[in-house]
Amino acid sequence: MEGVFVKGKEEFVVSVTNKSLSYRLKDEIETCFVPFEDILSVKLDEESSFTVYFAVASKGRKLKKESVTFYGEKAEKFALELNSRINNKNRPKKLLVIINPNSGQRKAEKIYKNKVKRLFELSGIEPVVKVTQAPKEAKQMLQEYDLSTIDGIVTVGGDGLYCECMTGLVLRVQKDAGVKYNSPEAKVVPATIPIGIIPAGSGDYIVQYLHGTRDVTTAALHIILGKRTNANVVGVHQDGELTAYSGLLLGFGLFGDIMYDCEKFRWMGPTRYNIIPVGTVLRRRAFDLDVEYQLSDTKEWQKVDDTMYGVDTYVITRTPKDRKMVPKFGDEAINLYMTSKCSFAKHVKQLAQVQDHKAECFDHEFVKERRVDAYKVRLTRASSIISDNGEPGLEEKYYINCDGEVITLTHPEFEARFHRNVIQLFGQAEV
Ligand SMILES: Nc1ncnc2c1ncn2[C@@H]1O[C@H](COP(=O)(O)OP(=O)(O)OP(=O)(O)O)[C@@H](O)[C@H]1O
Repeated sequence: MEGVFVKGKEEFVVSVTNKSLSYRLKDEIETCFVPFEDILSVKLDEESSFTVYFAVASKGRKLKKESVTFYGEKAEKFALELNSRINNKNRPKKLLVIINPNSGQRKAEKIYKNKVKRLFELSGIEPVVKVTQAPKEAKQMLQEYDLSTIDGIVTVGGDGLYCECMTGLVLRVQKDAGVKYNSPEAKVVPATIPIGIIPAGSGDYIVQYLHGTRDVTTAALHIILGKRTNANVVGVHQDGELTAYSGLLLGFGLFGDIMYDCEKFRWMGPTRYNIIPVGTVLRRRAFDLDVEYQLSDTKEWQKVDDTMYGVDTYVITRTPKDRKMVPKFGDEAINLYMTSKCSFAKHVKQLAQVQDHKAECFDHEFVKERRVDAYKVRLTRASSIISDNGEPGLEEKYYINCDGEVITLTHPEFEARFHRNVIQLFGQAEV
């Protein structure tokens, strides 16, 4: 399909080909291409003209919105044709947008209204917006929500809100499928409804891992364009019950203590993450542990019995590339890191390398690295108690950092199970 249109004051030859819209000045050969997969929408304007809105690559891995308007008799025909071509089945039409007004700098509602809403409207997306009033409300909502009415869930907040919604969705899918999800052996059924993240939190790590930027417009455009990346989850179980699902980081010991201490200083805002961990590291605790893990290649269970500062897993795996640790979505297993007793100086050096994503951050004689499908951690010296309200607990407190949330152990043993490609995220991670 080809036609001559006016853009600005010049005549252009405009073509709709197999995969793109292309246009060139009438007497020239240099051609601009707009692939259908990048087109957000095509609007027919009043005076025989049509405007194509599309996403283009900008600085770094950012995306931005651009538009081009053509005037000509065949405007309606072209607009109709282009609209039929961009009707991609992966693109969401109806989205449940969940906003945490207390995320990060408390600007989530503003960010959605000022930067996302119009882009969604322009692209013909019908959002149903829910602003949460309290923690766990989103998770609860997803247990009852009619999921058949939406093509995706969008979280406007930080990693914590994403993980709460991810947990809610995974749980709901298991309930609907009749999976006995409390059992660590349960085969978790993947969710088919994708999740998109609009960054408005304090860390926003998942978004940055996914899109390479924390830019809100980029995140919104990825959601609209509908491409997907598979992501893994890890289930945490205690005493035959599911405690949580994790989608980012699971850190028992030091990372748990750091998060526990940081939570006490929530009023400080995101700065707390720069200050509080210093004190926690100075008071680092060592734990007597039995760690059993199932190797992902042989499926054989092995055991380590040692005094450790931490047992950690990055659910979004990190792999070395160009001397840095880079995130890898949908990896085939998880890496388990067990940090044994070591000098304070060596430990601090290693933690700084982890913080700076240095490729060598786990290459230390006191860090054991294993590629696993599952692991069990048992505190050999912890004593169980029954609290005043009859709930099980431990005399001393032990914490897991589960995606930035604190889990207080209620039993002296927990088990983590890897579940591959259970979640789809809107966006396209670098491979
Ligand atoms: N209305 C609310 N008020 C208070 N807390 C909420 C509310 N809605 C959700 N939450 C909880 O707040 C926690 C943190 O939220 P979120 O991740 O959005 O922000 P953040 O902690 O500032 O960002 P990040 O996780 O990136 O550091 C989540 O666990 C979420 O469950």
